[in-house]
Amino acid sequence: MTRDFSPKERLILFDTTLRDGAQTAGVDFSLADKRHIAALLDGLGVDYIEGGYPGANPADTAFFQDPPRFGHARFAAFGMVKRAGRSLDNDPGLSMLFEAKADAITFVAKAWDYHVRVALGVTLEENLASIGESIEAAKSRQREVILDCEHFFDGYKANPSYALSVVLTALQAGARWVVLCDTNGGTLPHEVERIVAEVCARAPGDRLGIHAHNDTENAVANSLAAVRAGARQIQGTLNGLGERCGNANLTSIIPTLLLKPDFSEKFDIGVPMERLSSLAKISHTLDELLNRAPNRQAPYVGASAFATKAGIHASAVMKEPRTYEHVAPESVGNKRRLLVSDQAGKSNILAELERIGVKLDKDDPRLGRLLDEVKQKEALGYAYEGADASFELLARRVLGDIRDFFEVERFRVDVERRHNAQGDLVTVSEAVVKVRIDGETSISAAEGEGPVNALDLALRKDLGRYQRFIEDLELVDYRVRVFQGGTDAVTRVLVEFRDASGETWSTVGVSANIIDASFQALTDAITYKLLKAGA
Ligand SMILES: CC(=O)SCCNC(=O)CCNC(=O)[C@H](O)C(C)(C)COP(=O)(O)OP(=O)(O)OC[C@H]1O[C@@H](n2cnc3c(N)ncnc32)[C@H](O)[C@@H]1OP(=O)(O)O
Ligand SMILES: CC(=O)C(=O)O
Repeated sequence: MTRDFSPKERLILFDTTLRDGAQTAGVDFSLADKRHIAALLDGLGVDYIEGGYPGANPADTAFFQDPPRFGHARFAAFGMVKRAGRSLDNDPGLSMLFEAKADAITFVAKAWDYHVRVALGVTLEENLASIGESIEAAKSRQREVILDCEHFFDGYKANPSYALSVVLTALQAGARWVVLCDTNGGTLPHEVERIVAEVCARAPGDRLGIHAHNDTENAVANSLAAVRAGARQIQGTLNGLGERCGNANLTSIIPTLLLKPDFSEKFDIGVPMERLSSLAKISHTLDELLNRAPNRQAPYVGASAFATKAGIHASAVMKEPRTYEHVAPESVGNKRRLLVSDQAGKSNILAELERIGVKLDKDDPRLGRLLDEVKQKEALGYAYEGADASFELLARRVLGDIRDFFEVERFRVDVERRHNAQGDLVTVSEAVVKVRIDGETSISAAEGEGPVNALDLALRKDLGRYQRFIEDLELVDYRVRVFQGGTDAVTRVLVEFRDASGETWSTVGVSANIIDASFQALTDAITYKLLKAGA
């Protein structure tokens, strides 16, 4: 076998999370968010960070008045080229860009003749003149220039010579990079590869970039196709944020470039291998800042990216993880999970038991009993893959490894709508719980925001000698799912608790009655805490 020892080429990563990502429906970055995310990106090692659009809104303008200091990245400001029919000095948008404290200016310009006529209403020549003049003006102000050719691929398909003339005009005017944008996101990988190769025959690939939108879910594939064809800059965003269906997801592209030999043997990128393990954390931090639930199925960084549910898969993963993992989860800061569910086999159960410190042989008859119990409960609606603590309690009960700390003899929950002392109409929930501990009974009552809250408060009010172990319990999540529909609907309740140590655990309850399902989940959560505390 021959090995290629030629030096690697440098591939440039341009992040537009703070600009195109800000065009995501439901996303609204504050100035503090922008500073936080920019610091994460710089720490990761991307080459350019596009901070926003100065003049578009106060946060973006302020960001460029007091720019962040980066260790590695260059800071780019985005805006339109000069409007046709105006002088350079009489274009407020351009003035804002020139005033912005940025290393680079990313101009956006139309590369599709149809757009020039319809959206701008100017001639093709006027558009080229605006592009050339704007770039020269920015260069004369010592700015590096990037030209984003909006609609390049649609434009190239409709009128290749005009689309190319936009690219060549920009290069001649001194743009460092000309970025071919699939603005409407409808171009497919084989088209991108062909068109970029054709452009590379007329312009140097190390001055060409790709900016792909994800409307056919091909933005990552299109970016890689463009690199294969010769482009040497990739634009993208963290978690694939961006207009409509988003942009090329750098959270997927970066590990692909570092871990897949077809790319890693040919290219160097600014992200060092040792920082790759911070990727999952960065992705989740962004979600946290935006108050968005992380995408569990996100490649590389999602909670399910290395989660194995099927028994056949789990059995092989336990023998050798590579059997079902295309890369090691730790390389991107993620972790392997073998889930317990109705798709599980003994291997899944063994792995989960090992996680909680219980060692069993695969031929131990209790293992088969536990698997049967899991499958029967799941058939009733229980879901253990999201309820680690309930699984542990079930397992320990089947293994005869746990005692009942308390017994709830009965509970009652009332919901009453009535006028309060001020005459306002209010809905009041009250719960009463009778608990037996070591032969002694106690009765507790509590009012709550709703019936489940009242039940939770009453249940945790007086657990006798166990009370001190549950003082630091905090309910952090409560989720209800109703399934089967109709009058025989079954309710599944999942609750998540946390204690002062920061540990969280989840439990599940299932019943036709939502209060009963909640009660099961709550009692499991308290029992788990007592078990954990060694009560
Ligand atoms: C493909 C992309 O993602 S491009 C990025 C788009 N991002 C944004 O638009 C976010 C920030 N935008 C904004 O805050 C505002 O749109 C502003 C401040 C830029 C402009 O606001 P307004 O002056 O009110 O204009 P409006 O948004 O209604 O329309 C855009 C104008 O820019 C013109 N324009 C669009 N692209 C270009 C271009 N490349 N070169 C010159 N002019 C352009 C349009 O023709 C239109 O002008 P018109 O109404 O006279 O025809
Ligand atoms: C520039 C840009 O965001 C686009 O063309 O999609």
